[in-house]
Amino acid sequence: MTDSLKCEQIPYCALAAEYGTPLYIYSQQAMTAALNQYQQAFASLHPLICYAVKANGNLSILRHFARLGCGFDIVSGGELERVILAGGDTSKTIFSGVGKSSTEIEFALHNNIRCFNVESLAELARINTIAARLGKIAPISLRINPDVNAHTHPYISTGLKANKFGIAYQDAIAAYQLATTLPHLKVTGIDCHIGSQLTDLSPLIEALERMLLLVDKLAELNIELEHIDLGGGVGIVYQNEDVPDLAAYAAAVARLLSGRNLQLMLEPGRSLIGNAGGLLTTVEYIKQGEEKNFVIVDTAMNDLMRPSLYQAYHNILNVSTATTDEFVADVVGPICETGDFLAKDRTIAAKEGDLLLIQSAGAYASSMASNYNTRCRAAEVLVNGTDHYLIRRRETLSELLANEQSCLKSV
Ligand SMILES: Cc1ncc(COP(=O)(O)O)c(C=O)c1O
Ligand SMILES: N[C@@H](CCCC[NH3+])C(=O)O
Repeated sequence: MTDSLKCEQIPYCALAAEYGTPLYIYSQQAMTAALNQYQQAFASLHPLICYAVKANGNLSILRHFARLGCGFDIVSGGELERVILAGGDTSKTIFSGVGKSSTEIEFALHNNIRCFNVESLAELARINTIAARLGKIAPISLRINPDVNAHTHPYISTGLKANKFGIAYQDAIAAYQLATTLPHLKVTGIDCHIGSQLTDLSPLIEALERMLLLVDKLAELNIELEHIDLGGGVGIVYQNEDVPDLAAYAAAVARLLSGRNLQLMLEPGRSLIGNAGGLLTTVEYIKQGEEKNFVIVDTAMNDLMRPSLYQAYHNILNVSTATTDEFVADVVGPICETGDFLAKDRTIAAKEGDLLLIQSAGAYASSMASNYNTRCRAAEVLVNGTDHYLIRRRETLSELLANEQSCLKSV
């Protein structure tokens, strides 16, 4: 649902008055409910749900998911640091990504993560060497590229052979055979991730079937795996998408895994937090251009990049009480790029000073934000019933500039 935030009675005006805008607002209850849906749908399989930190790595959000029993899917040493600071369990943390640096691998080994999702033979060799130096055995899973079309935006499709991710399907068996010869590795699993914002179940099932063919071939070679990781979660509703039913997904997975001794792992991000968050913004100006109307707001592509980057649709609600007649406009930010838009040709009622809520901005919004145009990062608030908590202060200009200012002397 795009309107998960409505499950809380959110005092938008009061929050805007207290913290200013732009402001990310998250519903704790909506996050819990989204996780419950996974836990209930997959209950019979007792999965390890590893929240994908990249979707939204705010420490308080990570702490909430950690308290609910989640593990974490990380893609950098920075994300591992977040998990640790939030009190997450590193033994439930898996490390994905094609470009893990030696420093990151060492950091992860020191912190005894659950496993590395290894994406190349070169990475296998590097992890083995570092583990040897540290006197450790690194648990590893191989991320296999199943060459399945996830039917999503090309920038977030990851399971095609043209994509940089994973070990090529036809090289998988040889890669496992090699891994078992490396003395500082312990092969524990197999994983794949075919893309994000998936609105169709069939590619997910096809990818699982292809993974299981490999599991069977490996068993014939006496390479027994402990777990299978199916990657990210299902897509969410931004507009009117027909998103997969989790119960149907779980039933198909249960059928395919039945009789096998494989622990299931899942790495959902968007579906746990996307609809639980919104971005509150104030209308600065209404402008009538020669061809178009513009609603100019105080948020921009630096706070929510998805419309500019993927032409993504986000619903926009006017949450101010007195509004005007509707008109058609582009909702744009102050950034000096024509690509800086939050919505195109949207029918909207808005006037200067109104508060607009850009919905479904819990995932890949704050976590992809930048300081472009020297804009300070927005504050974030977590709402729980009648309580709310500031979980990130609005960045100040002096914080934004401090690093470079401290280097000025050296020029
Ligand atoms: C390896 C990996 N795992 C998990 C995710 C999370 O995906 P989603 O947010 O669609 O659940 C991603 C993002 O696409 C990813 O690249
Ligand atoms: N940033 C993307 C999702 C990336 C998924 C990461 N593999 C989005 O907003 O839709």
